[in-house]
Amino acid sequence: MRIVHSETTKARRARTELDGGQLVPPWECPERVDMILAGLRQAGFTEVVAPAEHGLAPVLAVHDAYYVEFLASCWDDWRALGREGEAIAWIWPTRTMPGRRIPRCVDGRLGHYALGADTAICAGTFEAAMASKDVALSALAHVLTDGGPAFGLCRPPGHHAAVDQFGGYCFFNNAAVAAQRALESGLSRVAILDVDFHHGNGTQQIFEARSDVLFVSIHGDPMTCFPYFMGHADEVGEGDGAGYTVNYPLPEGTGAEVWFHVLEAAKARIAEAGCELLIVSLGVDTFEGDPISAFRLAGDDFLEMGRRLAGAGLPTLFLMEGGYAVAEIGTNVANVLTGFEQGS
Ligand SMILES: NCCCNCCCCCS
Ligand SMILES: [Zn+2]
Repeated sequence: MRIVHSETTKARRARTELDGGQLVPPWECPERVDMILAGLRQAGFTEVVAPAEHGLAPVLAVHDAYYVEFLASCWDDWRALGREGEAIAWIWPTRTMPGRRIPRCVDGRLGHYALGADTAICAGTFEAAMASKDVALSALAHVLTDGGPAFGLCRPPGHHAAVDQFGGYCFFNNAAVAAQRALESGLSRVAILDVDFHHGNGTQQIFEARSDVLFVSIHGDPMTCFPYFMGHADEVGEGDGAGYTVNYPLPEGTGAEVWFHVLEAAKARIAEAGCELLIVSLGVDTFEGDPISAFRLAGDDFLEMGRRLAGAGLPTLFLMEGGYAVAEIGTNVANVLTGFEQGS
């Protein structure tokens, strides 16, 4: 199992997140990276390599150029207004507005590009997001050249980032950037299996009209769970992509037995689609102790998750997404990778 990590993923050190009507320390904190590295080391994954720099082209193959430029300039624009706090959206083009133009003011541009108010932009955000997608692309390169499995310790995560939208702690969609690069390298179809507790709305949006990426997600029912407005079972893809989006929304409180039963259905869908690569959006916020999620997987269930994912029998790239029980995140991630090796 090749492990790819960059210390620059910790460059984003946001101080605030709007949560429950208060500004609190962000759940998606840089300490997650250190805890995952410690857990991996403890489990025997001691060979950790740094990524190569892959530049902006792979990002622009997935994301809108104006959006990327917004992410690069937002913090400086915000600070130029003399603002002391971090850049947080507070107004959006709502359902009752045409919203056809992108405002020039940074507040209007934040509202145009932000999914929600949970993700502040601060110094180091763009730099960390660039490092995170480099981690994903270098881990992918290992899988494509060596066939062996790889884990990209991506941070910030990516699966909530759409073509021109950030949020849910995500800025560049690392899994989408990797899938696009894999297709450009000659593969004909890639599966992205999102096992994070939260629906990968960004990944779905990016590929919903395409049949060369099969997007499959198992997640908390959006009727009661973030991102709330996407991730229903009747979202199946559009046009050429019809049938290549598969959502399995599950009720809060779902435990291992049901979750694994659904995983087998997801694997069957992937098998019948003739995919040549499996990218796993690995969020471990399905953990029973996760502070902002509502499934009930135990630590050992992540071993079983890894074993079952190996059973898909595909070249596999794991990319880090969510997981906010910081004390246990390292063990939970290491368990998935250990289980995968056991099942291979
Ligand atoms: N009350 C917690 C705020 C949740 N904010 C969105 C959750 C994003 C999860 C990313 S995997
Ligand atoms: Zn999540």
